[in-house]
Amino acid sequence: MTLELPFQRIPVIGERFWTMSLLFSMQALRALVMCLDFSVIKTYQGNTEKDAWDVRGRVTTKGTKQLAFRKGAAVFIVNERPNSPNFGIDGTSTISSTDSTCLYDVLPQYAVDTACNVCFEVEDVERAFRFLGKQGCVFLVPPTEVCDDKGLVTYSVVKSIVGNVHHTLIDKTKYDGCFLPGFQEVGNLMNDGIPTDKNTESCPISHFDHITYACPRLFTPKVVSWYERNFGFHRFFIESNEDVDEGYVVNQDGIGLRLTAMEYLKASETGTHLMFSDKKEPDCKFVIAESLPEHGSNQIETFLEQHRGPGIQHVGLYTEDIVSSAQTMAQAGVHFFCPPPAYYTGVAKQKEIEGAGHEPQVLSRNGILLDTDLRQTDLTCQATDTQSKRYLLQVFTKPIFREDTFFLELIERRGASGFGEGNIRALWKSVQVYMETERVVTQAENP
Ligand SMILES: O=C(O)C(=O)Cc1ccc(O)cc1
Ligand SMILES: [Fe+2]
Repeated sequence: MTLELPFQRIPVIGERFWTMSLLFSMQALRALVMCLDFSVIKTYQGNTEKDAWDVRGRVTTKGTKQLAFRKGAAVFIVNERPNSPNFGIDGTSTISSTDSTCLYDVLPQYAVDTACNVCFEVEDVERAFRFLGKQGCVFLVPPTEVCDDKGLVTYSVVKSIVGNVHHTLIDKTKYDGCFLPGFQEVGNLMNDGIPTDKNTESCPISHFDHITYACPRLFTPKVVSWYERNFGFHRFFIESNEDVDEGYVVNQDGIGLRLTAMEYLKASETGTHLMFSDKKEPDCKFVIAESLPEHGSNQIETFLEQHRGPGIQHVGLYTEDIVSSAQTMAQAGVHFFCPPPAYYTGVAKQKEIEGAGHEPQVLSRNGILLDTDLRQTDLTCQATDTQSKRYLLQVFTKPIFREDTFFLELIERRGASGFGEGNIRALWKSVQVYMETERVVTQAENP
């Protein structure tokens, strides 16, 4: 059976984008801006420099604000959260909670700060709408056109089956302006303490590497099949001997995690598989995380509780230089998870880090994890020592919202396309330690 692929491309680095729409408060907005070291572009050059923007904003007819931040090809759209006091660029906005003119998205009514939209660029919004409609998908916004003197954008919003996550499907090939209609240069956005003129080279994030969902137990197969049937995603194995049905299970040392990964291969239609290519192909990857039973309180269950349902747990941002990016973010006040102290002191890990050309002390100071990916799935080449050494470096921020929900990850891939088991364990343990500490502090504050 051939599956109709209604999408020309999902994320394509450089010229196309894959956006996230986040809904949150001013406090969390500050956290995001600090985290990612956005700079505000003060002059809008129009067509000639249509990519020359980092922060853009618009105000809907009812006064709701939307801000768009870009780092490389990664675009975050921040929607003002209704009924949130003191929110707004200037902190004085009066907010309508029922604003249906929130373009490129719906304005989600959600109880807590949340990242709830992943936008896919599609070839033909109308065709995608018809195809997905026949597949039984529920649309929140039917195909809708918006335009200004720079052209026309068509978009539509479809619900996913993962909690409050929805997908904006967008075609902006007929649009020549900067970002999207209605978005303007944002003036003194960060006029109270957040620097506006940063050297962005110090935080060279180029695109979204993956998005991880936190889901309830046994929900994963439904999610995978939904994305396979509707969006043409394919399973990929985090580990070569991973069980198709079980996924990648980490079930020891108090860790009880099931991970299942899928991707949309930009080149899948032509059969070109770019696995282990050193080119930074921005294939869209989703990871679904669920916890195993009998593991007590853990980060996935905490997410589900505090977020009030499944959703986006974290976003992996690809960086060319993880050390520089992490240092820049730390200087801006971002808090990262620290792996257990023993992580860097083992002789084997030290050798592994040095073998990859890094200094253990530097990685340790910045909480950066390193894993070697030993998979050899490219059957056309023999595994030699150098070919088999593919590295993955990762560092995770603490949750950026008030609740212990959404966080960001920096990832630098040196040929490794999957996720390192050592890193997954270290992340799990550091989050557990953080949650335990938080619980003790909270209990001490509210006995
Ligand atoms: O390693 C990664 O970046 C992942 O995305 C896998 C993952 C997902 C969820 C967890 O709670 C821990 C690890
Ligand atoms: Fe991740």
